[in-house]
This record gives sequence, structure tokens and C-alpha cells, in this order.
Amino acid sequence: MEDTQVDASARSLDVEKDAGADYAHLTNTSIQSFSWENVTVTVKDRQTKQPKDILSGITGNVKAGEMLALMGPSGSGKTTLLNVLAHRDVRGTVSSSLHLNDTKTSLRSFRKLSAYVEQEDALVGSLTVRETLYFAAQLSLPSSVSKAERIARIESLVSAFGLQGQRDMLIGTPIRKGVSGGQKRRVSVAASLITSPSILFLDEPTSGLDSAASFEVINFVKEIAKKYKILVIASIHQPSTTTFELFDKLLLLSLGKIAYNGPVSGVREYFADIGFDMPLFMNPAEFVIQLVNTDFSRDQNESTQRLHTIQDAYEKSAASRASKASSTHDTAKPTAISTDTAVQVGANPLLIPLTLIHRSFIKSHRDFIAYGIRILMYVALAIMMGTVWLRLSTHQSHINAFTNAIFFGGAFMSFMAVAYIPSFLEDLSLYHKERQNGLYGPLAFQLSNFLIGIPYLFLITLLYSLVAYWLVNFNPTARGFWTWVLWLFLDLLAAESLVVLLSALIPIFVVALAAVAFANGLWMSVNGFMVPPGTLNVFWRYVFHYIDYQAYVFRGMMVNEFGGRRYECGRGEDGGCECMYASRLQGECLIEGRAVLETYGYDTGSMGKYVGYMLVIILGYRVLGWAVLRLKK
Ligand SMILES: Nc1ncnc2c1ncn2[C@@H]1O[C@H](COP(=O)(O)OP(=O)(O)OP(=O)(O)O)[C@@H](O)[C@H]1O
Repeated sequence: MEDTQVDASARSLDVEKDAGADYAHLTNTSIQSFSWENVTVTVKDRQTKQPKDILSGITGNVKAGEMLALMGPSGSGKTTLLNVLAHRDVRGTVSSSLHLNDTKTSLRSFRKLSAYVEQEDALVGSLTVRETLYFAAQLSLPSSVSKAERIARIESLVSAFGLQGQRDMLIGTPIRKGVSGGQKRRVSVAASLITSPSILFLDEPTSGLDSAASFEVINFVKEIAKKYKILVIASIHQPSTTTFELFDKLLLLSLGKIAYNGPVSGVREYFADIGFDMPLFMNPAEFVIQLVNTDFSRDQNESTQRLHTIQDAYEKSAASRASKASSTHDTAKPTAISTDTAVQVGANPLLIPLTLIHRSFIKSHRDFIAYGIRILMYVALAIMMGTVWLRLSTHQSHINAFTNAIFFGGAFMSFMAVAYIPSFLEDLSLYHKERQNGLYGPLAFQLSNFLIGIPYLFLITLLYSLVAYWLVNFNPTARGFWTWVLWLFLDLLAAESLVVLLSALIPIFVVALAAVAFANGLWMSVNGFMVPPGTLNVFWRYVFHYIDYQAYVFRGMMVNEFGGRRYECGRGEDGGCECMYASRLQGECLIEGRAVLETYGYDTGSMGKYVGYMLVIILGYRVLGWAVLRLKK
């Protein structure tokens, strides 16, 4: 089952895998230094509503092949600084001066040159390690990078991160065990390096890992940084001593200001010089964090005083002067960044939806719980419906049962689209992370989501109809069957598009669930079954009935059943003919199905028009869904 196209193409080039172990293309030759001066971020304080600096005057730099640790107590501003440095969106007013080599950075050049690894892995659990890197390459590399080169990059990254043994292992889903937590992190970092960035940002790369796994992850990153001259900036909580010592530099923050900025090797000496001796055998990372943390101190005044002493000492220190000097620029002679050696990021936008469809396809056929269970649920529902309304006859006493079955078939099936919410929210979270990394936008996501849904929803429609339609004994003609399939398929397409719209708008599981259930409840009550359209009061009719996709599905299915069928009337005690609906065939003791339709105000023509309305509604939901994703950052 796991023998996919990806494996096949990768295997065909297996001969190159060892050649890729030391891959020159990963080497950064364009960026020698990245520096930042006076980074200040001001927000409107939540409580006082006054301007508040959550970062002020942060200056620093990192050089090719160096690894900088951004540390500080919780709330000290690490994430905010990391986001400013990575040119990501930050709440508040940002003032900063960022330089690559000696050149002021631009967002465009920076995106091409850097990669950002989020705290939470943005991985698809049902892909293998190698497939993950393959899709990262497909989504981020331009078509000018040949297939052989892609494979070489993948293989070199697999070996650089010590993942040879896990190459064909799944990342892992909640029900299928995959690689370990530390290996997952390594895959995330490796995937972000596929574009050969010069600067790598890591947000809490060791969170959730034990100290051995943390050391392993950071050690791999360190080796890569040294070997390929990559500049690494990582925010990190409390590393163990050995992990801490892997970093070259430390930028220690507290309450938005610098408490220390300099070599890791000089921490002990520096703090001893300003009057804070580090006990022997103490983890230096723990020592410095405790020193600048004011949150849990018994004596708040004392800890605040101590922090001010440390921050003032840093301000006056040689380390601060050195940092400022190396972050100041000779703007008269800027060194141009050679963009020809910098990687060209960006896959062909036309191919991105195809790559996303390919990825979803692998995910759907491996992730049985998410997809197979839903199919089984629909088949079970079909059996339930077919046996409840079992073999209805064309006697007039079954007309109501037919109508109820039609309502249930359309309305309940669209209601069950709520089962798609968890899977969609998972895809949405991956999309948000990949969008932040500049891989693709809402259009590619919407398009691929819609296209991948089509065969799947058609399969559900067909399975459901094959069982339920014939068991119930709806209009037993091939034309009748396929017309029913068409309406149910459109129904599910609309229901799923509604799920996408509402879940994109409110991406919280329980709230999205409530919103979709409410919307479906509304569409059910005004679709014409509960209250015939002619009787429905004007507000509900004009505001909601005409934009209710379930109304067109109910109408279409009703016309399919009653448009051309006849039903036998009953016989009274005197043996006379008693028809529930009057029609031209009353003399033959029959009811023409159209008489049933008339009570709802339905005519039998214009099917094309109503199918058109459905397509407009589906398109409308998708366009709105796209707009929501576009507006939400
Ligand atoms: N509007 C605001 N009003 C007041 N304080 C704010 C506002 N916005 C952000 N902050 C504060 O700015 C600080 C910086 O947050 P940031 O997430 O960068 O810290 P952090 O060091 O990454 O924290 P953690 O380690 O807990 O993730 C926090 O203390 C936060 O409460």
C-alpha cells in the first residue's frame, strides 16, 4: 500500500543517494552575517491601553556557521523577536533595522534566503520521511531544479540528519506509530532546508522532547550549520548543559530587554564579573534564566532590582559595545547579496494544486480512520435508510413515506458532512503553517481541497445510492437512479463546501461543529419539506429559501420520483376509488405523480436551471471560503 509513485521515483534514483551525502548546493555562500539594530516593538497594553514596549533596543548579530540561542523567561519577548528577525507578521508597531551582510534587507530577498521551523511540527502523519522531504521539495523548489537534483538534496538531508534508518518509515498518526518525537523534529528541520536557505529560524526546536532527544536535534542542526555555513537563530527554553554548550552565542532577554548578548563560552565569566557567581556544577542555562526571572521570586523588589542591575551592566559592558559595533553598518559601501548563489524559492504555482492533490491522495488512502470510517458510516446509513423505508410500493399510502425518504436522504446526508470537520481542520492547520512559510496561498489550497473531494464524494454518493435507492424502491429506472445520484452528489459538494467555509471562518472544532449543525438545521427547515415553499412566510422564503441548496436538492429528488410515476388510489368500504390527490387519472383509480408535486408548487421542467443554481451556490461557498482564508493571516 505504501508503494507510491514517490517511492518509485525515489528508488529509480537510488544510485545517487550516497552521492548526496555531502551536497555542495546546501552551502551558504551569499550571507556572511545577519544583524539587527534597535529592534523595538510597541503594543497597546491590554490593561492600561497605553503604549507598551514589549521589546526595546535589541541589537545583535549572527555570522555564517554560527548558532545563536534566544533565551529568556516566559513572556520575555523571544517569539516576538524571532518573528521580527524572520520578517513575519508581528502585532504592534515594529521599529527595526535589519541587515544581511551590510545591506538592508527586503522582505522578498529575505524570504528567499531564510526558512522558519515552527514549534509544532507541520507534518502529514501518513507520509514517510522521504515523502515528506519530497513534497517539501515539490512545494518550494522552482521547476529549474531538476528531478535528479531534488533527489540528491533529499538524500543528503536524510543522511545529514541521521534519518537513513527511518527513510521509509511513516511520520506517524494517532493510531499508527511512526518515528520518534526527536526524529520528527529533525524531519521538520530537514524539510525546511530543502530550499538551501542561508538563515534558519527555529522556534523552540526542543519543546516536548526529553534532554537526550533535545541534544540530538540541536547537535544535528549544529553540524549542518558548521558544514554548510548556515546562520541559525533558535529560541529555546531551558536546555541542558550539554545542549546549551552546542550554541555559539546567547541572546538573553528579560522583560523585552537584553540581559546578556555574547558567546556562550563567556557566560560564566561575564556574570562573575558583574557580581553573580555561578555555582559549580550548575546548568548555566538554568542559572541565567533564574537570575533574570522576576515572575516567581519571593521578594519581587529584590528580583526587579537585580534584573535592572544586570540590564544596566550589560548596557555599559564591552560585550554590548562589541555587539553594537558589529551590528553597525557602513551604509556608504553596502556589499551586494549575490542572489545568483541564493536559492530561487517558489514552485510553479500551476503545479502546486497538483502536488497538494497528490499529497492528499496518499494521505487519504493510508489514513483509513479519517476516510475509510466515513465511507463505512455512509454505507451503514444507506442500509439503515433502505431497511426503514424497505421496498415501498406505488400504493398511495406510501406517497408520504417516499417524500419523507427523499427529505431524509438529502438533508441527513448533508448534515453528516460535519464528520469532515476534524479532517479539514487538520489540513487547515498545515495550510496555515505552509502559507506562513510562503509555500502557497489560499487559492491553491481551496482548489486542491475541492478537486480532491470530488472523486471521494462521488464514491460516497454512489455507494449510498446503490444500497438505499433500490432498497427503498424509488423510481426504478436507470435515468431515475442517475438523476438521484446527480442531486445527491451536488448536495454533498455543497455541504462539504459549507463545512470548508464555516470551519475556515471559525477554526475551532466545537464551534465549527455547532455552526455547521446550526446552518444545516436552518437549511433543513426552510428547504420546502417542513413547510411547502408557497406557505413559507415571506421572510424565510425570500431571505433563505432561495439560497438553500437543500431546497433545490429536495425539489430535484421529488421531481425525479413523482415527475413520471403513477400511484394506485385506495378503495373505500363501498369498493369505490378514493384518491389522496386529484389528477387526470382519477378515472382509472390512479394518481399522477405530478399531482403530488403541485402541492409543493413544483413543475417538472427546468432541471438544468436548478442544477445551475446548485453550481452557483457551491461556487459561492468556495469563493467565500477563499476570501476568508485570504483575509485571515
Ligand atoms: N497587547 C499587549 N499588552 C500587554 N502585553 C502584551 C501585549 N501583547 C504582547 N504582550 C506581552 O509581550 C510579551 C512577549 O511575548 P512573547 O510571546 O514574545 O514572549 P516569549 O518570551 O516568546 O514567551 P513564551 O516563552 O511564554 O512563549 C509577553 O509578556 C506578552 O504578555
